[in-house]
Amino acid sequence: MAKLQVAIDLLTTADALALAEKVAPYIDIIELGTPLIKSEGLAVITAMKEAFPNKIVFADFKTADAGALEAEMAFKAGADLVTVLATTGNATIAGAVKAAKQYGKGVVVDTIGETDRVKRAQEVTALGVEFVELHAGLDEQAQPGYSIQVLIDEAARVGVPVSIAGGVNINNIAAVKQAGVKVVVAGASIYSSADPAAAAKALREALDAA
Ligand SMILES: O=C(CO)[C@H](O)[C@H](O)COP(=O)(O)O
Repeated sequence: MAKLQVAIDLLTTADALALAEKVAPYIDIIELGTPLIKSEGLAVITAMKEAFPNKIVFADFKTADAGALEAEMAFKAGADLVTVLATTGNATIAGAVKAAKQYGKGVVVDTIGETDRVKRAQEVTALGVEFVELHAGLDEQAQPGYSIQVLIDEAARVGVPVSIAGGVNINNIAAVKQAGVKVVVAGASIYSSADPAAAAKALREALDAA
């Protein structure tokens, strides 16, 4: 069964907690977005884990160096998963994985900016990461002609555990799941909705039905 991850790209702890409260019944993983963590610091991770101890808390650090140190910071604050960039060196990813093993937590590699997401996903999986995020970031999504189909096609052939992030919504979530992903990530389609709880519920139902 694929997991549903809400990406919270809001800027305050209060707003993030309020959103999480609305959508918690429908989601498995709560992602604290990079701008949120930069805005609020590690305290937002601790606050979210304390409020939702039974959810998987995902700290989107997008670490590029000092993998062990940054992963340890996230895990000590309460994160269950932390992201490291695929574009960084294997030593950084391996350092984060070492820290994850010490804390009984996990590392997710984010392929944002990576030219060959499939090849790199296969390489980093061998380093012991939890899964790899096939990701088109917000700026890439804003480019003319962007389609999530490119990520769906990659997921279908990658052969290692992946998530997809990059504009998941109610119209494409079934195709995303059918590509065989482990986790489906939805940000704007939930937090920008007039009714985030209804949006999350609809995504959950579509995911479970697909
Ligand atoms: O990590 C991110 C941006 O760097 C986003 O959280 C991720 O892209 C998911 O959000 P959306 O569904 O709005 O694309």
